Amino acid sequence: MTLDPFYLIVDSTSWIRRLVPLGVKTVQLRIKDRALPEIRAEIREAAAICKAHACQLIVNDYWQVAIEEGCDFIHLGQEDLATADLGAIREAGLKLGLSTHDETELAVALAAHPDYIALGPIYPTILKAMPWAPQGLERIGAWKARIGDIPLVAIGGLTVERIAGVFENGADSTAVVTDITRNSDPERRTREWIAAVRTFHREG
Ligand SMILES: Cc1ncc(COP(=O)(O)OP(=O)(O)O)c(N)n1
Ligand SMILES: Cc1nc(C(=O)O)sc1CCOP(=O)(O)O
Ligand SMILES: [Mg+2]
Repeated sequence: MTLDPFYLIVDSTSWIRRLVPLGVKTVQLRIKDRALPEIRAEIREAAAICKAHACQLIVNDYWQVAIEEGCDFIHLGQEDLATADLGAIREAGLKLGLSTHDETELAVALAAHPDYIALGPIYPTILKAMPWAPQGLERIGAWKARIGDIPLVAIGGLTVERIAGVFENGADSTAVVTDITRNSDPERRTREWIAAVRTFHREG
């Protein structure tokens, strides 16, 4: 499985149970502040659901659990990367996505030979406090020129209405949290995302 141009991020497996059957093909499980046994159980169930629906599961942060549970894709931020065992991750055959927010982080990410690079926040995000100003659309083109064939994921404040500009500036995939999870009708919004992304990636 590969990275889909629509990249959903959720904070629990219950979201995966609800939304993946609608046709989501790439989903990140981004759990924060839960006990490890609970996180393991969530990852295990998420992996089973994703397998049944031919959806690529990407596990955020918990790379050891991802290895132990037989997952095949993780996402790490720069702080995660600093303490992760890249050798063990590669040895286990996991693909790796990395966050970047500035030139220094991009250099660090490129040195790790990731399977995709994420750039954010493109727009202001309400999900978490971030020290970086919004990157804006032009930065997407600059990042794509630097990373070449490595897929570029845009993240931060994305909505259905904003994805045209994001793809037109060179992103390969668009990651989203709150435009879906805080929508009054997350199922309907997920279908709108899938339809909208298809207009830019008709093969998808
Ligand atoms: C696709 C994608 N891009 C960026 C992030 C952020 O990762 P990180 O900086 O490690 O922050 P947390 O998500 O762990 O709070 C991401 N998760 N996914
Ligand atoms: C988790 C995360 N990481 C970001 C980064 O820039 O690295 S922006 C972000 C939040 C994305 O959520 P929403 O789609 O609700 O803005
Ligand atoms: Mg992280």
